[in-house]
Amino acid sequence: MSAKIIDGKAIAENLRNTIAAEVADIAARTGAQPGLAVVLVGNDPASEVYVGSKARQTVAVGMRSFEHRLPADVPEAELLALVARLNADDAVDGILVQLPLPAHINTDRVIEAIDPAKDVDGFHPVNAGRLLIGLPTLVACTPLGSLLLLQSVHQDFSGLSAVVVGRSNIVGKPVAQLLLQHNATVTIAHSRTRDLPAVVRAADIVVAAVGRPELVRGEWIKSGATVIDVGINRLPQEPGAAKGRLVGDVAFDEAVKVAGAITPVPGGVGPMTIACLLRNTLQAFRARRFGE
Ligand SMILES: Nc1nc(=O)c2c([nH]1)NC[C@@H]1CN(c3ccc(C(=O)N[C@@H](CCC(=O)O)C(=O)O)cc3)C=[N+]21
Repeated sequence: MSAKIIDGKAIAENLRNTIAAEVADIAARTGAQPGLAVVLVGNDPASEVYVGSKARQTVAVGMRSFEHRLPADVPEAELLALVARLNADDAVDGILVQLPLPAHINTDRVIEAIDPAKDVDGFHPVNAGRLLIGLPTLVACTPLGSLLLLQSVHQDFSGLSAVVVGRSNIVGKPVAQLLLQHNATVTIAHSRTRDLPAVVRAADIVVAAVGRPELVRGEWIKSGATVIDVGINRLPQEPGAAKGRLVGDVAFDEAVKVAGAITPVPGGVGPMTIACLLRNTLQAFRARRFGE
């Protein structure tokens, strides 16, 4: 048996179409338009690509896109001043500061400077805390996208055990909170976990978010389990190839033979991350402008 492939690209497109219809409806009724500001510091080529597709998709759903590019050596105070201006700008509903930031900038300080009501990344401590407590909030995009993909397979997670491999603030921890909120029995595994294969083998739901290419092997997967692969790792270039191959944190060719359902890389969680960014921008816009 081969697993069902969870088509993140198609599910993301559906979500974007729903968002576009709602944005058009609001524009027709009120004349208002959501706006998303993306801040990119430096010119890392991968970041340039992500920021470019974010801007394109923002405009495609009918929102305004504001791009701010700052040099890699910009003083932290200047970045904080830009964030303050975006906080005060009524046309801006969402603010995303692309990570990672250069080493001379204190990332926590920048995230904490963003108005939590505009924090469409869901990284601000207020929003992370609200998620923990179960209050309505802006939820980080990759965890939210992972949840929506899981919900395309499982109505409810009651009685299911979930293992999250990875404990980052941007994916592992928030995705574990979302799973818990939806009644899964959740284990968070990480680099210090003893016998990781055995821990993963016990899980009905596996979320791999460690950033280690193909760490999770097919043999680790329980037969019929649902596997969400958050990793996007570029392998070293093969001779003659233009680019290295993109692989996830799961050995897909092995896992697809054992799992019940699995996300591919690319075309899985990645497209959902951007769609959820637009969803969060619409949510922030509604809350700010209509108190919804
Ligand atoms: N403040 C902040 N928020 C982020 O959400 C954020 C960030 N910083 N820094 C960088 C990471 C990375 N990220 C991705 C978004 C979409 C794809 C995506 O759409 N990937 C496609 C294409 C992959 C490719 O071909 O390169 C796929 O997986 O199918 C990937 C990665 C958001 N990030």
